[in-house]
Parts: sequence; structure tokens; C-alpha cells
Amino acid sequence: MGTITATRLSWSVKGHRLLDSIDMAARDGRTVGLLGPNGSGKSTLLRLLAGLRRPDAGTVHYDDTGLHELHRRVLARRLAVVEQDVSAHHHVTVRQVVELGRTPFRGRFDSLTEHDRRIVDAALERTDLTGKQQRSWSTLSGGEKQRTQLARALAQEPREILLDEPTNHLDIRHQLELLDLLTTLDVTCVVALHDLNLAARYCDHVVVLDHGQVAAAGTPEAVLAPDLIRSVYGVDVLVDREHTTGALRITYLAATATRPVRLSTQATSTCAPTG
Ligand SMILES: Nc1ncnc2c1ncn2[C@@H]1O[C@H](COP(=O)(O)OP(=O)(O)OP(=O)(O)O)[C@@H](O)[C@H]1O
Repeated sequence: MGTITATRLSWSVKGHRLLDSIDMAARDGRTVGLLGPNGSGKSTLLRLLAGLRRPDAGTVHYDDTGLHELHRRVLARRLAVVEQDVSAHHHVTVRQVVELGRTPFRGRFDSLTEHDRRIVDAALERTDLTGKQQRSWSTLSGGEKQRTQLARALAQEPREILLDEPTNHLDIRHQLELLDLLTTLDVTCVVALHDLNLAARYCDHVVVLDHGQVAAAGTPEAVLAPDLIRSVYGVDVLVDREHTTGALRITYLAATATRPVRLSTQATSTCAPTG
């Protein structure tokens, strides 16, 4: 389990600032939820955290080491990334996709060891894919593809994992199983989510993005308040606790009559980094 820290991270395209001075941290096995409306910058931030894009300004650290000082192979051994809608694998089976998770641990021409095979078996089992391991990737449903990507990530035995809307396409049972699994693994996790109730239930901390800025950050209880949700999402909600479990519950009432406005920089500057 490691710590991922982003400090004053910014990224622009053609003069448009898409991420603006983001501070956040995910520490020691915690699950941090990235929330925010469509286009608020969640996927972009995950790509910067993964080193798939270079920031214009600011830094990303894995523990005490700057991301770009980490050798690619070292990073590949510790960090797993589950992106949205991966369509790259065509003529391969589910098992072969999951075996890719062992690539950073093998020499170029080495075959899988018994140890690798056991890890792959366990990853298939944990994602409910054992019975589908010989299926061709191209024949899978959206949810099965999503679970295969998660299994590949698990086969990496990562210290940190970044996931972009991993519950997309999943039925309710698999959504709950995926998040149960993520939160019980000894892995530091940053996960972009749209479902605020799932975020409230599974995340230790949430970071809410709005127009590329941090609108709020902290525990779900502290952050997911009606005013914040109205100003960021433009939706009126009721927030209470479910009486049998005591879990935070967000009930969506209605979209507000006016579209949400960009939060002031003053609101942003009041947000402390999380961890
Ligand atoms: N390479 C790019 N060139 C131009 N604009 C981009 C690029 N990448 C992202 N954007 C824009 O940046 C904004 C943030 O996109 P991003 O995909 O990070 O949002 P998101 O919060 O993940 O959205 P969603 O919830 O819809 O997945 C969007 O307006 C998007 O169109």
C-alpha cells in the first residue's frame, strides 16, 4: 500500500485549463472517490496520476518519489489502471487479458510460472470470471469486459489502483461486489464514480471536481451536503441516514431550475487536501 499525492496539478489543452491546481492525496490503503459532473475532469486527473499525461504544472508523487523519476517498469509493478471502455483486445481470451497483469513481472520471453498462474486463477475467481476464462474478449458484455479489466489489474498485485467509473455497465450485485472487493484489498485506491450513494458507502474520502477545480474534499459525511450537490451538479437532494444501517443516503429530488454555476475560487481554496 502506498500513497499517491497530487500537488497543485494543472493541465491545459490549446489554452483551455482543464485541471486547475488540484491538491489531493490517497494514503495507505484508503479508497478515495473522485466525483463531479460529466466533463469536470475526473478522467483527466486519473490520467495525470497514472503518468499517461504530463502536467503543465504541479507534481504527482508515489510515496516520496516523483512520478517521472519512477522507472516505467517499477511503476508498472506497483500501479494498476482500469480505464473506461477499453476496446483494445480483440482476438484474445479473458484469461489472456488477465495474464497481461503479470507482464511487468516477467522477462520478455519468459512464460508464466506456476506462481503467476495461481495469481491469475485467484483474480478470475475474485471477479466471478472463472467460468468465462476461455471466452473471446470480443464476445463479452460490457460488464464482463469491465470485470476482466479489474481481474487484469488484480493480477498485477498492485500497491495502488486507479479506476475510471468501474461500476459502469455492472449490474447491482457486481457493483457492490466490485466495491466490496476494492475496499477490502490492501491497495490504495482512487476511483471515479458517478453514484453518490456508492461513494458515500465505500469511500473513505471524496474529492469533488467542478470545471477542473476541487470544489470540496473530505469525508463523504462532510462533503456530500445538499448545498454542495446543488451547486456542483444542479440537483436538489435530501441527505439523511438510512434507518437500519445508518448509512448516508442521498435522495435525488429534482434538477434545479437553473444550471449550476462555476464555484468561486474562494470555495476551492477552502478545501484541504485529503488522505
Ligand atoms: N485531449 C483533450 N482535448 C480537448 N479537450 C479535452 C481533452 N481531454 C479532455 N478534454 C475535455 O476536458 C474536460 C474534462 O474531461 P474528462 O474526461 O476528464 O471529464 P470527466 O469528469 O471524466 O467526465 P465524464 O464524467 O463525462 O467521464 C471535458 O470537457 C473534455 O471534453
